[in-house]
Amino acid sequence: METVVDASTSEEANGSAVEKKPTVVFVLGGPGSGKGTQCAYIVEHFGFSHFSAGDLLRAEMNSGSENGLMIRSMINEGKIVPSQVTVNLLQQAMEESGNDKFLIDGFPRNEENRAAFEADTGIEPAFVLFFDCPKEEMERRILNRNQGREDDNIETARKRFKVFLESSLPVVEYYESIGKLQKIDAARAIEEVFESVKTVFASINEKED
Ligand SMILES: Nc1ncnc2c1ncn2[C@@H]1O[C@H](COP(=O)(O)OP(=O)(O)O)[C@@H](O)[C@H]1O
Ligand SMILES: Nc1ccn([C@H]2C[C@H](O)[C@@H](COP(=O)(O)OP(=O)(O)O)O2)c(=O)n1
Ligand SMILES: [Mg+2]
Repeated sequence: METVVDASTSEEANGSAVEKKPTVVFVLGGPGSGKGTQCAYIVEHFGFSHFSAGDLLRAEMNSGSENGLMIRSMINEGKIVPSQVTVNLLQQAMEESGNDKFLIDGFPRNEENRAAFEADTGIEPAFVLFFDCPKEEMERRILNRNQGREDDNIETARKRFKVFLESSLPVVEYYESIGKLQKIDAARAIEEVFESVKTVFASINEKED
């Protein structure tokens, strides 16, 4: 009789160890939709490590690395940095964390980001959270953010909204088309949004049990 081997078990039939792939959740939404805010709550409640692609790029930009000037000029123009730079930073952060559950925030922001991550890591997301928020509300939040970000000005924000519509929404639509999208109404109070987020993560945990 044939035995069914679960791909997630730690040994293959010949006894060699098989590494279990990490669990990745992509967190998408327009600039200012509340991705970073909600990720901090998810980390507290569900034991994920949180990596914001934008935060990693800003750290790289300030580190004096050879890519620094290029990253700064792209971010200040609201453009998306070439995928290889961002995917390398994400991979390094994941490897150094020692965790196997990751929230990847603000990534993939375009089709090139999505394909590069999949090609380099072989990982597909378990699901994708999408924070849906009207542009006017995102604009208000960005202009009140007060984190000293050079790109949080009205001119760059408008460029970022345009890039979001043209390049990032198609990725959101792709994940919707393959049934992996968890869309959340982000135009509510932080606690209310998190109630919806909790429901999504709780139902995923149930499926795994
Ligand atoms: N639901 C919310 N209602 C009002 N303000 C919010 C909400 N979520 C986040 N904010 C605020 O809006 C700004 C942008 O949130 P942030 O989490 O940085 O968004 P993102 O990472 O998507 O750009 C921050 O100043 C944050 O405190
Ligand atoms: N995958 C990514 C993520 C961010 N970036 C760059 C371009 C974005 O406008 C900036 C800021 O991204 P970040 O996610 O920090 O911004 P928000 O939190 O959505 O306001 O970083 C990128 O080039 N590629
Ligand atoms: Mg953010």
